[in-house]
Amino acid sequence: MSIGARRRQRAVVKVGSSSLTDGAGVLSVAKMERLVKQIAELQREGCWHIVLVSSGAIAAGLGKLGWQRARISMPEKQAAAAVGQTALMEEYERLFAREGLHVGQLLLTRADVEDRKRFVHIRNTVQALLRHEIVPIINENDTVAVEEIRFGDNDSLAGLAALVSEADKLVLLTDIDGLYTANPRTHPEATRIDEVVEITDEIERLAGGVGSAVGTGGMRTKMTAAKAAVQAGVEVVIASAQTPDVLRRALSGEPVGTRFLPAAQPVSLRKSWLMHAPKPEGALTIDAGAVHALLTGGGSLLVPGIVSVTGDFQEGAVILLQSVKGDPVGKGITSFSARDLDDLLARRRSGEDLHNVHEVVHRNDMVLVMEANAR
Ligand SMILES: Nc1ncnc2c1ncn2[C@@H]1O[C@H](COP(=O)(O)OP(=O)(O)O)[C@@H](O)[C@H]1O
Ligand SMILES: N[C@@H](CCC(=O)OP(=O)(O)O)C(=O)O
Repeated sequence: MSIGARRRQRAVVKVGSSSLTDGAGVLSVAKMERLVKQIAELQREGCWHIVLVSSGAIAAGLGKLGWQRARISMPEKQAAAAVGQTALMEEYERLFAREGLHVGQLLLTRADVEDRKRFVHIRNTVQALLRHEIVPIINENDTVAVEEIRFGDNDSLAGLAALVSEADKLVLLTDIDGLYTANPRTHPEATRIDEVVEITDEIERLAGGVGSAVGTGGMRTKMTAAKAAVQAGVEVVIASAQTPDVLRRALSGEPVGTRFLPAAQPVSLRKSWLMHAPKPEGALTIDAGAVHALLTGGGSLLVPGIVSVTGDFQEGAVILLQSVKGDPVGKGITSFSARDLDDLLARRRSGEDLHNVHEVVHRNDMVLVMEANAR
Protein backbone atom coordinates (compact mmCIF):
# COMPACT_ATOMS: atom_id res chain seq x y z
CA MET A 1 0.00 0.00 0.00
CA SER A 2 1.64 3.28 -0.88
CA ILE A 3 0.33 6.76 -0.32
CA GLY A 4 2.74 8.91 -2.29
CA ALA A 5 6.07 9.62 -0.59
CA ARG A 6 4.35 10.09 2.73
CA ARG A 7 6.47 8.06 5.04
CA ARG A 8 8.89 5.39 6.04
CA GLN A 9 7.81 1.90 5.15
CA ARG A 10 5.61 0.23 7.70
CA ALA A 11 5.53 -3.41 8.74
CA VAL A 12 3.20 -5.27 11.03
CA VAL A 13 5.09 -8.08 12.76
CA LYS A 14 3.04 -10.75 14.49
CA VAL A 15 4.67 -13.12 16.91
CA GLY A 16 2.77 -16.18 18.09
CA SER A 17 2.61 -17.74 21.55
CA SER A 18 4.67 -20.67 20.26
CA SER A 19 7.57 -18.30 19.53
CA LEU A 20 7.50 -16.47 22.85
CA THR A 21 7.40 -19.43 25.20
CA ASP A 22 9.80 -22.17 26.20
CA GLY A 23 9.17 -25.90 26.02
CA ALA A 24 7.06 -25.76 29.20
CA GLY A 25 4.83 -23.03 27.75
CA VAL A 26 6.35 -20.33 30.00
CA LEU A 27 7.15 -16.87 28.62
CA SER A 28 10.76 -16.81 27.40
CA VAL A 29 12.48 -13.48 28.03
CA ALA A 30 15.40 -14.56 25.82
CA LYS A 31 13.03 -15.00 22.85
CA MET A 32 11.38 -11.66 23.52
CA GLU A 33 14.75 -9.98 23.78
CA ARG A 34 15.88 -11.32 20.41
CA LEU A 35 12.74 -9.93 18.78
CA VAL A 36 12.95 -6.57 20.52
CA LYS A 37 16.59 -6.11 19.44
CA GLN A 38 15.68 -6.73 15.81
CA ILE A 39 12.76 -4.31 15.90
CA ALA A 40 14.80 -1.63 17.62
CA GLU A 41 17.62 -1.94 15.12
CA LEU A 42 15.29 -1.62 12.14
CA GLN A 43 13.54 1.31 13.72
CA ARG A 44 16.87 3.07 14.48
CA GLU A 45 18.08 2.65 10.91
CA GLY A 46 15.12 4.74 9.80
CA CYS A 47 13.71 2.67 6.93
CA TRP A 48 10.96 0.88 8.79
CA HIS A 49 8.32 1.57 11.37
CA ILE A 50 7.21 -1.59 13.13
CA VAL A 51 3.82 -2.36 14.65
CA LEU A 52 4.06 -5.45 16.84
CA VAL A 53 1.14 -7.85 17.29
CA SER A 54 2.17 -10.01 20.21
CA SER A 55 0.47 -13.06 21.66
CA GLY A 56 1.66 -14.52 24.93
CA ALA A 57 -0.68 -13.06 27.56
CA ILE A 58 -2.37 -16.36 28.38
CA ALA A 59 0.93 -18.24 28.35
CA ALA A 60 2.53 -15.63 30.62
CA GLY A 61 -0.43 -15.76 33.03
CA LEU A 62 -0.47 -19.53 33.16
CA GLY A 63 3.25 -19.57 33.92
CA LYS A 64 2.88 -16.98 36.67
CA LEU A 65 -0.09 -18.67 38.32
CA GLY A 66 1.15 -22.21 37.82
CA TRP A 67 -2.08 -23.15 36.01
CA GLN A 68 -2.30 -25.71 33.24
CA ARG A 69 -3.97 -24.74 29.99
CA ALA A 70 -5.65 -28.09 29.46
CA ARG A 71 -7.37 -27.98 32.84
CA ILE A 72 -8.94 -24.53 32.89
CA SER A 73 -12.21 -22.99 31.66
CA MET A 74 -12.56 -20.01 29.32
CA PRO A 75 -13.09 -17.49 32.17
CA GLU A 76 -9.95 -18.83 33.80
CA LYS A 77 -8.05 -18.42 30.52
CA GLN A 78 -9.30 -14.83 30.49
CA ALA A 79 -8.15 -14.43 34.08
CA ALA A 80 -4.75 -15.83 33.06
CA ALA A 81 -4.64 -13.26 30.23
CA ALA A 82 -5.46 -10.47 32.72
CA VAL A 83 -2.48 -11.52 34.81
CA GLY A 84 -0.24 -12.32 31.86
CA GLN A 85 -0.87 -9.20 29.76
CA THR A 86 0.65 -6.93 32.40
CA ALA A 87 3.62 -9.26 32.77
CA LEU A 88 4.05 -9.36 28.99
CA MET A 89 3.95 -5.58 28.65
CA GLU A 90 6.20 -5.02 31.64
CA GLU A 91 8.80 -7.20 29.96
CA TYR A 92 8.39 -5.46 26.58
CA GLU A 93 8.59 -2.06 28.24
CA ARG A 94 11.82 -3.01 30.01
CA LEU A 95 13.39 -4.54 26.89
CA PHE A 96 12.43 -1.67 24.56
CA ALA A 97 13.52 0.93 27.15
CA ARG A 98 16.99 -0.60 27.03
CA GLU A 99 16.94 0.19 23.29
CA GLY A 100 15.76 3.74 23.97
CA LEU A 101 12.21 3.15 22.74
CA HIS A 102 8.79 3.67 24.28
CA VAL A 103 5.97 1.21 23.73
CA GLY A 104 2.20 1.74 23.60
CA GLN A 105 -0.37 -0.97 24.29
CA LEU A 106 -3.51 -1.50 22.17
CA LEU A 107 -5.91 -4.19 23.35
CA LEU A 108 -8.56 -4.80 20.71
CA THR A 109 -11.60 -6.97 20.19
CA ARG A 110 -13.20 -7.93 16.90
CA ALA A 111 -16.01 -5.47 17.66
CA ASP A 112 -13.47 -2.61 17.82
CA VAL A 113 -12.19 -3.37 14.35
CA GLU A 114 -15.65 -4.07 12.89
CA ASP A 115 -16.91 -0.65 13.83
CA ARG A 116 -15.82 1.82 11.15
CA LYS A 117 -15.48 4.78 13.55
CA ARG A 118 -13.42 2.82 16.03
CA PHE A 119 -11.31 1.42 13.18
CA VAL A 120 -10.51 4.97 12.12
CA HIS A 121 -9.71 6.00 15.72
CA ILE A 122 -7.38 3.03 16.13
CA ARG A 123 -5.71 3.96 12.83
CA ASN A 124 -5.18 7.52 14.03
CA THR A 125 -3.72 6.32 17.32
CA VAL A 126 -1.31 3.95 15.55
CA GLN A 127 -0.22 6.77 13.26
CA ALA A 128 0.37 9.12 16.20
CA LEU A 129 2.42 6.47 18.03
CA LEU A 130 4.56 5.83 14.96
CA ARG A 131 5.06 9.54 14.33
CA HIS A 132 6.59 9.72 17.80
CA GLU A 133 8.76 6.64 17.31
CA ILE A 134 6.72 4.70 19.87
CA VAL A 135 6.29 0.98 19.13
CA PRO A 136 2.60 0.01 19.16
CA ILE A 137 2.07 -3.44 20.68
CA ILE A 138 -1.29 -4.97 19.86
CA ASN A 139 -2.98 -7.97 21.44
CA GLU A 140 -6.54 -9.15 21.64
CA ASN A 141 -8.39 -7.85 24.68
CA ASP A 142 -8.84 -11.39 25.96
CA THR A 143 -10.58 -10.41 29.19
CA VAL A 144 -13.63 -8.92 27.44
CA ALA A 145 -13.66 -10.96 24.25
CA VAL A 146 -16.43 -13.53 24.59
CA GLU A 147 -16.81 -16.14 21.87
CA GLU A 148 -18.95 -14.07 19.46
CA ILE A 149 -16.54 -11.17 19.32
CA ARG A 150 -13.33 -13.11 19.72
CA PHE A 151 -10.54 -13.39 17.22
CA GLY A 152 -9.18 -16.24 19.39
CA ASP A 153 -6.01 -16.44 17.36
CA ASN A 154 -3.83 -13.43 16.80
CA ASP A 155 -3.31 -14.15 13.09
CA SER A 156 -6.70 -12.77 12.04
CA LEU A 157 -6.09 -9.79 14.30
CA ALA A 158 -2.71 -9.25 12.61
CA GLY A 159 -4.34 -9.28 9.15
CA LEU A 160 -6.68 -6.50 10.23
CA ALA A 161 -3.83 -4.73 12.05
CA ALA A 162 -2.08 -4.56 8.67
CA LEU A 163 -5.13 -2.70 7.32
CA VAL A 164 -5.44 -0.48 10.39
CA SER A 165 -1.73 0.38 10.20
CA GLU A 166 -1.72 0.93 6.43
CA ALA A 167 1.19 -1.47 6.34
CA ASP A 168 3.44 -2.25 3.40
CA LYS A 169 4.36 -5.67 4.75
CA LEU A 170 3.03 -8.20 7.22
CA VAL A 171 5.44 -10.68 8.78
CA LEU A 172 3.93 -13.62 10.65
CA LEU A 173 6.61 -15.10 12.90
CA THR A 174 5.89 -18.59 14.13
CA ASP A 175 7.57 -21.86 15.10
CA ILE A 176 7.99 -23.02 11.50
CA ASP A 177 9.72 -21.36 8.56
CA GLY A 178 6.72 -21.04 6.27
CA LEU A 179 3.79 -22.78 4.64
CA TYR A 180 4.55 -26.38 3.70
CA THR A 181 2.78 -28.69 1.29
CA ALA A 182 1.24 -30.31 4.42
CA ASN A 183 1.68 -29.95 8.18
CA PRO A 184 5.28 -31.20 8.66
CA ARG A 185 4.44 -32.46 12.15
CA THR A 186 2.26 -35.13 10.66
CA HIS A 187 3.81 -35.23 7.15
CA PRO A 188 7.61 -35.19 7.50
CA GLU A 189 7.99 -35.43 3.72
CA ALA A 190 6.28 -32.02 3.23
CA THR A 191 8.31 -29.28 1.55
CA ARG A 192 8.22 -25.52 1.97
CA ILE A 193 6.50 -23.30 -0.56
CA ASP A 194 8.73 -20.29 -1.12
CA GLU A 195 6.34 -18.05 -3.02
CA VAL A 196 2.58 -17.86 -3.34
CA VAL A 197 1.33 -15.72 -6.20
CA GLU A 198 -2.34 -16.24 -5.37
CA ILE A 199 -4.04 -17.75 -2.31
CA THR A 200 -6.21 -20.24 -4.14
CA ASP A 201 -8.49 -22.84 -2.53
CA GLU A 202 -5.75 -25.37 -3.23
CA ILE A 203 -3.23 -23.32 -1.21
CA GLU A 204 -5.74 -22.90 1.62
CA ARG A 205 -6.29 -26.65 1.73
CA LEU A 206 -2.58 -27.20 2.48
CA ALA A 207 -2.87 -25.23 5.69
CA GLY A 208 -3.60 -27.29 8.79
CA GLY A 209 -4.22 -26.58 12.46
CA VAL A 210 -1.98 -25.79 15.41
CA GLY A 211 1.44 -27.26 15.98
CA SER A 212 1.79 -26.96 19.74
CA ALA A 213 -0.19 -26.81 22.95
CA VAL A 214 0.19 -23.02 23.10
CA GLY A 215 -0.63 -22.02 19.50
CA THR A 216 -4.13 -21.17 18.23
CA GLY A 217 -5.34 -21.50 14.66
CA GLY A 218 -2.20 -22.94 13.04
CA MET A 219 -1.60 -22.19 9.35
CA ARG A 220 -5.32 -21.91 8.62
CA THR A 221 -5.71 -18.61 10.43
CA LYS A 222 -2.45 -17.40 8.89
CA MET A 223 -4.07 -17.91 5.47
CA THR A 224 -7.06 -15.81 6.57
CA ALA A 225 -4.69 -13.05 7.63
CA ALA A 226 -2.63 -13.34 4.46
CA LYS A 227 -5.73 -13.12 2.25
CA ALA A 228 -6.95 -9.92 3.87
CA ALA A 229 -3.49 -8.37 3.61
CA VAL A 230 -2.56 -9.30 0.04
CA GLN A 231 -5.93 -8.12 -1.27
CA ALA A 232 -5.12 -4.72 0.21
CA GLY A 233 -1.72 -4.73 -1.52
CA VAL A 234 0.33 -5.80 1.50
CA GLU A 235 3.09 -8.36 0.99
CA VAL A 236 3.02 -11.16 3.56
CA VAL A 237 5.86 -13.36 4.80
CA ILE A 238 5.48 -16.37 7.09
CA ALA A 239 8.81 -17.19 8.71
CA SER A 240 10.31 -18.76 11.79
CA ALA A 241 11.04 -16.52 14.76
CA GLN A 242 14.10 -18.73 15.34
CA THR A 243 15.82 -17.79 12.07
CA PRO A 244 18.69 -15.39 12.82
CA ASP A 245 18.00 -11.78 11.84
CA VAL A 246 14.67 -12.97 10.42
CA LEU A 247 12.92 -9.60 10.37
CA ARG A 248 15.48 -7.73 8.33
CA ARG A 249 15.80 -10.66 5.96
CA ALA A 250 12.05 -11.07 5.54
CA LEU A 251 11.57 -7.36 4.96
CA SER A 252 14.40 -7.11 2.46
CA GLY A 253 13.02 -9.97 0.36
CA GLU A 254 15.43 -12.77 1.31
CA PRO A 255 13.90 -16.24 0.95
CA VAL A 256 13.57 -16.97 4.68
CA GLY A 257 10.03 -18.33 4.54
CA THR A 258 6.90 -18.25 2.41
CA ARG A 259 6.26 -14.98 0.61
CA PHE A 260 2.73 -14.08 -0.51
CA LEU A 261 2.78 -11.53 -3.30
CA PRO A 262 0.47 -8.54 -2.93
CA ALA A 263 -2.45 -8.25 -5.35
CA ALA A 264 -1.47 -6.42 -8.52
CA GLN A 265 -4.75 -4.49 -8.32
CA PRO A 266 -5.28 -3.99 -4.61
CA VAL A 267 -8.61 -2.87 -3.27
CA SER A 268 -8.70 0.31 -1.21
CA LEU A 269 -8.19 0.22 2.53
CA ARG A 270 -11.86 1.06 3.07
CA LYS A 271 -13.00 -1.78 0.82
CA SER A 272 -10.56 -4.22 2.42
CA TRP A 273 -11.98 -3.29 5.78
CA LEU A 274 -15.49 -3.80 4.46
CA MET A 275 -14.58 -7.22 3.06
CA HIS A 276 -12.77 -8.58 6.08
CA ALA A 277 -13.71 -6.76 9.27
CA PRO A 278 -17.46 -6.50 9.84
CA LYS A 279 -19.81 -9.45 10.06
CA PRO A 280 -22.88 -8.68 7.92
CA GLU A 281 -26.02 -7.80 9.91
CA GLY A 282 -28.34 -8.99 7.15
CA ALA A 283 -28.54 -9.79 3.47
CA LEU A 284 -30.10 -8.54 0.26
CA THR A 285 -30.92 -11.09 -2.40
CA ILE A 286 -30.57 -9.47 -5.79
CA ASP A 287 -31.78 -10.61 -9.21
CA ALA A 288 -29.61 -11.74 -12.10
CA GLY A 289 -29.88 -8.35 -13.83
CA ALA A 290 -28.57 -6.57 -10.74
CA VAL A 291 -25.76 -9.10 -10.29
CA HIS A 292 -24.74 -8.53 -13.91
CA ALA A 293 -24.96 -4.73 -13.56
CA LEU A 294 -22.82 -4.72 -10.42
CA LEU A 295 -20.22 -7.11 -11.81
CA THR A 296 -19.88 -5.55 -15.24
CA GLY A 297 -21.21 -2.03 -15.05
CA GLY A 298 -19.64 -0.78 -11.84
CA GLY A 299 -22.98 0.70 -10.79
CA SER A 300 -24.75 1.11 -7.45
CA LEU A 301 -27.50 -1.20 -6.21
CA LEU A 302 -30.99 0.21 -6.81
CA VAL A 303 -34.36 -0.88 -5.40
CA PRO A 304 -35.58 -2.62 -8.61
CA GLY A 305 -32.73 -5.16 -8.41
CA ILE A 306 -33.67 -6.35 -4.92
CA VAL A 307 -35.65 -9.58 -4.57
CA SER A 308 -35.78 -9.94 -0.80
CA VAL A 309 -34.42 -8.65 2.51
CA THR A 310 -33.09 -10.87 5.31
CA GLY A 311 -32.41 -9.69 8.86
CA ASP A 312 -33.33 -6.67 10.91
CA PHE A 313 -30.74 -3.98 10.31
CA GLN A 314 -30.54 -0.22 10.48
CA GLU A 315 -29.46 2.26 7.84
CA GLY A 316 -25.64 2.28 7.70
CA ALA A 317 -25.36 -1.45 8.51
CA VAL A 318 -22.99 -3.74 6.64
CA ILE A 319 -24.97 -6.30 4.67
CA LEU A 320 -24.21 -9.21 2.39
CA LEU A 321 -25.28 -9.07 -1.26
CA GLN A 322 -26.21 -12.48 -2.62
CA SER A 323 -27.62 -13.94 -5.80
CA VAL A 324 -30.97 -15.74 -5.97
CA LYS A 325 -29.01 -19.01 -5.80
CA GLY A 326 -27.43 -17.84 -2.53
CA ASP A 327 -23.94 -17.20 -3.94
CA PRO A 328 -22.17 -14.27 -2.27
CA VAL A 329 -21.79 -11.34 -4.65
CA GLY A 330 -20.26 -8.83 -2.25
CA LYS A 331 -20.72 -6.73 0.86
CA GLY A 332 -21.95 -3.19 1.24
CA ILE A 333 -23.22 -0.47 3.53
CA THR A 334 -26.95 0.03 3.15
CA SER A 335 -28.57 3.46 2.93
CA PHE A 336 -31.90 2.04 4.19
CA SER A 337 -33.01 0.00 7.18
CA ALA A 338 -34.51 -3.46 6.63
CA ARG A 339 -37.96 -2.09 7.51
CA ASP A 340 -37.69 0.78 4.99
CA LEU A 341 -36.54 -1.66 2.32
CA ASP A 342 -39.49 -3.97 3.02
CA ASP A 343 -41.81 -0.95 2.59
CA LEU A 344 -40.10 -0.04 -0.69
CA LEU A 345 -40.41 -3.61 -1.99
CA ALA A 346 -44.14 -3.60 -1.09
CA ARG A 347 -44.62 -0.31 -2.98
CA ARG A 348 -42.83 -1.79 -5.99
CA ARG A 349 -45.06 -4.88 -5.92
CA SER A 350 -48.07 -2.60 -6.06
CA GLY A 351 -46.74 -1.15 -9.30
CA GLU A 352 -44.96 2.02 -8.18
CA ASP A 353 -41.94 3.04 -10.28
CA LEU A 354 -39.01 3.28 -7.83
CA HIS A 355 -36.16 3.92 -10.25
CA ASN A 356 -35.61 7.39 -8.85
CA VAL A 357 -35.24 6.31 -5.24
CA HIS A 358 -31.80 6.87 -3.73
CA GLU A 359 -29.25 4.00 -4.25
CA VAL A 360 -29.64 1.25 -1.67
CA VAL A 361 -25.90 0.52 -1.69
CA HIS A 362 -23.71 3.15 -3.30
CA ARG A 363 -20.83 1.88 -5.48
CA ASN A 364 -18.29 3.46 -3.13
CA ASP A 365 -19.81 1.61 -0.18
CA MET A 366 -19.60 -1.79 -1.83
CA VAL A 367 -16.95 -4.43 -2.37
CA LEU A 368 -17.57 -7.33 -4.73
CA VAL A 369 -16.16 -10.79 -4.13
CA MET A 370 -14.78 -10.63 -7.66
CA GLU A 371 -12.95 -7.35 -6.94
CA ALA A 372 -11.44 -8.68 -3.74
CA ASN A 373 -10.15 -11.76 -5.57
CA ALA A 374 -8.74 -9.83 -8.53
CA ARG A 375 -5.00 -10.00 -9.10
N1 LIG B 1 0.83 -26.68 5.76
C1 LIG B 1 1.47 -26.33 6.88
N2 LIG B 1 2.72 -25.82 6.82
C2 LIG B 1 3.39 -25.46 7.92
N3 LIG B 1 2.88 -25.55 9.18
C3 LIG B 1 1.62 -26.04 9.33
C4 LIG B 1 0.87 -26.43 8.17
N4 LIG B 1 -0.35 -26.85 8.62
C5 LIG B 1 -0.35 -26.71 9.95
N5 LIG B 1 0.84 -26.22 10.40
C6 LIG B 1 1.16 -25.98 11.82
O1 LIG B 1 1.03 -24.60 12.12
C7 LIG B 1 1.85 -24.37 13.28
C8 LIG B 1 2.04 -22.88 13.53
O2 LIG B 1 0.83 -22.26 13.96
P1 LIG B 1 0.46 -22.07 15.51
O3 LIG B 1 0.68 -23.34 16.25
O4 LIG B 1 -0.89 -21.46 15.59
O5 LIG B 1 1.58 -21.07 16.02
P2 LIG B 1 1.55 -19.52 16.44
O6 LIG B 1 1.41 -19.51 17.93
O7 LIG B 1 2.90 -19.03 16.00
O8 LIG B 1 0.43 -18.83 15.74
C9 LIG B 1 3.10 -25.15 12.97
O9 LIG B 1 3.80 -25.51 14.13
C10 LIG B 1 2.59 -26.36 12.18
O10 LIG B 1 2.54 -27.52 12.97
N1 LIG C 1 -4.41 -13.20 22.81
C1 LIG C 1 -3.80 -14.48 23.13
C2 LIG C 1 -3.20 -15.08 21.90
C3 LIG C 1 -3.97 -16.21 21.30
C4 LIG C 1 -3.01 -17.14 20.56
O1 LIG C 1 -2.62 -18.16 21.09
O2 LIG C 1 -2.57 -16.74 19.36
P1 LIG C 1 -1.35 -17.39 18.54
O3 LIG C 1 -0.25 -17.67 19.47
O4 LIG C 1 -0.96 -16.31 17.64
O5 LIG C 1 -1.84 -18.60 17.84
C5 LIG C 1 -2.67 -14.29 24.16
O6 LIG C 1 -2.08 -13.22 24.21
O7 LIG C 1 -2.38 -15.24 24.87
